Amino acid sequence: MPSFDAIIIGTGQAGSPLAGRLTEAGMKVAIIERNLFGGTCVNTGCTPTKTLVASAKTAQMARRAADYGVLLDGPVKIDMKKVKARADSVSGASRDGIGTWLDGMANCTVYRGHARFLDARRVQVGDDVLSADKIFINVGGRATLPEIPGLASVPHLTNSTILDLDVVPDHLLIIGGSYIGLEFAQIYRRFGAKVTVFETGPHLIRREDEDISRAVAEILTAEGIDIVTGAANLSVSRATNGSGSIALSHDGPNGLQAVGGSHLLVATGRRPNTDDLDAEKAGIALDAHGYIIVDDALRTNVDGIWAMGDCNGKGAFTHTAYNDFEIVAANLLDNDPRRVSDRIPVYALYIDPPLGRVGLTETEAKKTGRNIVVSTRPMARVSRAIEKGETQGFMKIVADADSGEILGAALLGTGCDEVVHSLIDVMYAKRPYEQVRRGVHIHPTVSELLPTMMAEFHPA
Ligand SMILES: Cc1cc2nc3c(=O)[nH]c(=O)nc-3n(C[C@H](O)[C@H](O)[C@H](O)COP(=O)(O)OP(=O)(O)OC[C@H]3O[C@@H](n4cnc5c(N)ncnc54)[C@H](O)[C@@H]3O)c2cc1C
Ligand SMILES: NC(=O)c1ccc[n+]([C@@H]2O[C@H](COP(=O)([O-])OP(=O)(O)OC[C@H]3O[C@@H](n4cnc5c(N)ncnc54)[C@H](O)[C@@H]3O)[C@@H](O)[C@H]2O)c1
Repeated sequence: MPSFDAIIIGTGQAGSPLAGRLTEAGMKVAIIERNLFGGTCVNTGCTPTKTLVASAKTAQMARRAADYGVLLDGPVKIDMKKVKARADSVSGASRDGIGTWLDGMANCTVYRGHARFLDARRVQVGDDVLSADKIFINVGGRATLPEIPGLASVPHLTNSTILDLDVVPDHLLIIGGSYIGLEFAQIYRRFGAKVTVFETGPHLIRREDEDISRAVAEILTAEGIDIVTGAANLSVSRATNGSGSIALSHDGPNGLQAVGGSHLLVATGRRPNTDDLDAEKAGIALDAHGYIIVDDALRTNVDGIWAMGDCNGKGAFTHTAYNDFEIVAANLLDNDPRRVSDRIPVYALYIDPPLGRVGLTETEAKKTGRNIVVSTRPMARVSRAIEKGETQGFMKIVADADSGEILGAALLGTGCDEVVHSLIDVMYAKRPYEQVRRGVHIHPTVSELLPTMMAEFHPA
């Protein structure tokens, strides 16, 4: 039985860098991957989708070229095979880089196959049984399929299989109006598809404030995307006209409604890959949704076993998975007691223009009972946005009037996935907003309006 100092299950955003740190520290490591090196982000998540977002943005700017005095001959056409090849190539380069790194890593043995626990110190992969005193779980998650009548008998796509498309759908129906649904909605609309989004919640991206959700809906609607919120009792079937297309029915404000489409994307959330890990044989506790229960340093209830990334339910982003690696490495190797609770929630929604988010929403901030002030500014009043011809969206910052602490921000506008980092850094530095208000920012940038917004706080 091959014996190691550490076994890592999964080569996602935490597992591979941890293999690097552990082997550098002199440990003998086994890392196990059942599918593609790099996991979700590299193969079916961030990397391919943001590459598609770039193609879609290019198409949109080409359509708007005449607004900028740039004349192109004829209508914009999409070469979907080329679009796909570009996404595959960017994704493939990243995957190959990780594979080459791991395969060449001294003191690291790569096992390809599905890992299952035999007990708290032994893991089976294929015919091999590996043992170690330390086991790190980084198994990620996959798309959930909701209980929608007819779904099993109708062809449908997930965030993974939609990446295989090398044609533009005539009409893409999307179930779920959050990150995955909205990013793909705009991508495919910009490629020329008709797109309809169905969301059960009362508004899109339901974790956000309603004004942000409304502004996102306005941006998407202006591009011709149909959005149905409050869609209840969804069911799907093959259209009866023999076209091979899909009929989606739902209860709307005006009773039962049906919409026909050529393709269906299901984007209703993700679940952890813990159902086929035999975690119970090691005594590892899971919560009711299958997430591995961990403490603030990412230790499971079983001594010597940690869980990092999407599978622990503490984050659902590449940067949170990578931060999990940093926390585990810092505690194990650096005598540095980093904690998950040190982390401020940050993320972006990559529609165009993007939504950059940090900390609390306004609604959440109000619920804390603190003395809240808020400042908003439409992008139409940001010089750089006007110069770029990209004035959709608005920025909102929420702070504590008494302590001066910045509590959160939702910046929806051109470049805002980057702009939000000015605030993230100040929040990590635990400095009051006055610090930003006094800082001189570069003109003309979107960021230069942050000090102005700080000077315009008013009670929420
Ligand atoms: C469409 C989409 C777009 C996204 N866009 C963004 C974005 O823009 N920004 C962002 O921050 N996040 C984004 N995310 C989320 C991000 O991709 C994930 O949060 C991140 O990849 C999670 O990483 P992880 O390390 O937890 O697991 P993963 O990257 O999922 O890796 C887990 C690995 O474990 C392997 N594995 C699972 N079970 C076993 C087993 N039993 N044995 C062996 N191997 C196993 C899997 O094959 C996989 O390779 C996106 C996700 C999706 C789906
Ligand atoms: N930009 C990014 O960072 C990014 C991009 C894509 C995905 N992700 C990650 O992927 C995860 C999953 O994203 P997601 O958008 O699939 O899930 P989500 O959990 O964010 O949203 C799912 C949406 O589907 C809706 N829904 C659920 N069941 C439904 C039904 N039967 N009919 C209609 N609507 C229904 C929910 O109300 C919700 O709005 C996210 O948590 C995120 O961490 C991140």
